[in-house]
Amino acid sequence: MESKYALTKPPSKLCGSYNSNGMFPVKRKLQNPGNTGIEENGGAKVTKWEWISKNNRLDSSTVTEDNETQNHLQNMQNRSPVKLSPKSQIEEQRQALPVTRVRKNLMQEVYRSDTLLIMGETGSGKTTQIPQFLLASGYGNKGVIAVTQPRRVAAITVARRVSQEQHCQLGDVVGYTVRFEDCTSPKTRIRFMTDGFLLREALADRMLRNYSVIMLDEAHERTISTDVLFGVVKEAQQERRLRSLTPLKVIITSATMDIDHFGEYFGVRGMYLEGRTHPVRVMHTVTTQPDYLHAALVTLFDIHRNTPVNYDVLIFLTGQEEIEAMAHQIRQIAKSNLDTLFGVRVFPLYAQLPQNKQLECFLPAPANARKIVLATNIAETSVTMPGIRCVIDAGYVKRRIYTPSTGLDVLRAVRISQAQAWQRCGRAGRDAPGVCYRTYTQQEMNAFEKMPKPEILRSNICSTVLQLLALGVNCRSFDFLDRPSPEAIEVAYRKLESLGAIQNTSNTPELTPLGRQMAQFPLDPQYSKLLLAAPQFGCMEEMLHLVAVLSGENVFVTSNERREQAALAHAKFQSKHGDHLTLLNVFSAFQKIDKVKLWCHDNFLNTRNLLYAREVRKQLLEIIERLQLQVNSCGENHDQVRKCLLMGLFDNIAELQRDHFYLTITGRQRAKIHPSSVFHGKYRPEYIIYTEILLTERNFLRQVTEISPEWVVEVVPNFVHLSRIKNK
Ligand SMILES: Nc1ncnc2c1ncn2[C@@H]1O[C@H](COP(=O)(O)OP(=O)(O)OP(=O)(O)O)[C@@H](O)[C@H]1O
Repeated sequence: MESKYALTKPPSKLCGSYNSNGMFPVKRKLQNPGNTGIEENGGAKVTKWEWISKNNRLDSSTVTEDNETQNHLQNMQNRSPVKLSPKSQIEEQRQALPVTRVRKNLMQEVYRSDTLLIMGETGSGKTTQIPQFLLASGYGNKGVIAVTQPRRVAAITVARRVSQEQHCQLGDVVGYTVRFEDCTSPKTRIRFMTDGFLLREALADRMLRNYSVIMLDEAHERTISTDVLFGVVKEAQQERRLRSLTPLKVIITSATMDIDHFGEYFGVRGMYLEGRTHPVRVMHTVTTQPDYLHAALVTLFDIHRNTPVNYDVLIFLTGQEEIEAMAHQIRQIAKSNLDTLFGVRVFPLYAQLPQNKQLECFLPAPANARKIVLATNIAETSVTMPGIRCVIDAGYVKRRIYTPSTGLDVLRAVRISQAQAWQRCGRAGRDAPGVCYRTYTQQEMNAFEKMPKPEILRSNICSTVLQLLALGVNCRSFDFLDRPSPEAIEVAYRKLESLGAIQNTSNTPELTPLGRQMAQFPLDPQYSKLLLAAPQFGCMEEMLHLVAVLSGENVFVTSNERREQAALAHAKFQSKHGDHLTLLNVFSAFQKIDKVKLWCHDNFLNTRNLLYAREVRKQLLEIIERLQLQVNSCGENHDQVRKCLLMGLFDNIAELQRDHFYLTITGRQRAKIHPSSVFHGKYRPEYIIYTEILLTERNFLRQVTEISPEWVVEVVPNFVHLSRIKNK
């Protein structure tokens, strides 16, 4: 495949050259239009489909008669199965990447300009190759080459791949750093990291002198951290120029960014890199699917029956519940569906999953089973999962949307953007030709928004405002690519003021000494406040334990088969005052154990997540010692811990109503206690404090603790909604 290098405007379409040439084969049920697709009795059956052409003509052609699709599938079958890469094979793959063919021109451009915007198709080699070109051209001698990713999984897996390509140990020349995990050494020259980590680095050094090049990858994702980094690196470049320091090269990359918008902001032209490694055929349904989960499932089993075992499948869904339910369904159907020659291995992939579990789907599947990955949008950008040839895109994503007027984050399943649809499609065709099945029509896709709305315009920006203030930047005047609304900025300032982090909000907001300390922690300001308040309640040891556990994933293991044993094991740790003290009991016990694996197994606890919490605790303790805070303990007097919780989470108080619902004091939301709570189905305290409110179809308060209303008066007398509690 030819690739060309050109300074050009972006293509009018978001992404161009997929091999679809106007024919969009679509799937229709072949028989029994009333069939639900899967029959449960007597072994599950999967409905057959026929291919029909774009004009929605219902002809009688079946899969075998659609020549184009058949040829494509034939080509796919003719390719040898994907193998693990030995040295020479990796080298061959690298040479074949579109970006490698324009290496010389690209490096000339890097040499000539301080800022580059590069748009290249998914899988063209931007993330893995450009950092290595920079290294080979000597940029690693003047500082470290930083590459940011919006997500941990991407940072870790890409670093692994690049270290393999460099034939070095991970953490040697190539390493990664994500929150609470650093796999680098003094030898590291290419450092993959989350955007959040680089932003924290800027707190220590606004000019980012440690780095010679900063590549902000997946710019189209527009996470808050990447958005703030755009302004931070721009300023660092100017400062370094003014002081005649080593220039900072900035490279912004994506397959689907709005290059005009970025070009205007950075004052440079964009570069479009054409060509992709393998073709991906794109298919839409002809008609709107009333149930995207059902459509995805039927498509999956159609693939399972009609393609060889090494065609692994990646399905994009919205969240943990949906993924776990579908994983269960797939396993059940596969078990009873014995007419296929091979089995399935299902791998869930979502943010709340422990990291080792997340990484399992990156391993090749066993020879006699098809790998099926069920993922949220965390697999949408940057990642390459070996073996994935088919992508099924259900077209939805769960998005956190913040309403400044209520101060609440709402998690909602919404349609993806067109850019996301193309990114999802790009997860196929990475090591062989692929197919992307979209369970929505072309017309539906045309109505999707082009780009996702930047996170900074739809999220709580409290943490960001604090970090910017710590950088000496007033949000009201910061050079944002897209400026958050004045209302959102004011809400964040007010919240920080109520936490005691800033003063003088109406004129020029200033960080208080407490706020300066809060900004040192890689935590939400509410949690930093808990740690900073702990010495006055004599409970720093306990709060450190608790914040460490709250920073990680769920530590409890539930078991469908051994539900009662698990509940019995967990009961040992239960506190009658609620979930926070229960978590504290678990972690305190864990800290005293040597043989952690066995102990966790016996107690139905997640070893990995507890070890992670231990690591987090260690790092938080380092910051606490640096700040010279007193590390005291309240022993068994856990009321002190509960009181201290109010110092950071005072906006998360809820009051029991007559109908057994709770009403949140600040946001006036009705909700129930989450089923995972120790209070669920038992005692209902009159007042509680919660970690999080989940606003979905049914509202839930997660991790709750009983509090006394008098404590609120005592601990946070300035709480603006105090009257709602006092008047009771
Ligand atoms: N972990 C991996 N295992 C096998 N091959 C890989 C791996 N990572 C990358 N590759 C190969 O390198 C190619 C380029 O990947 P890279 O991530 O650099 O592309 P990209 O242009 O950054 O894509 P995207 O825009 O999707 O992030 C892939 O298409 C794949 O062939």
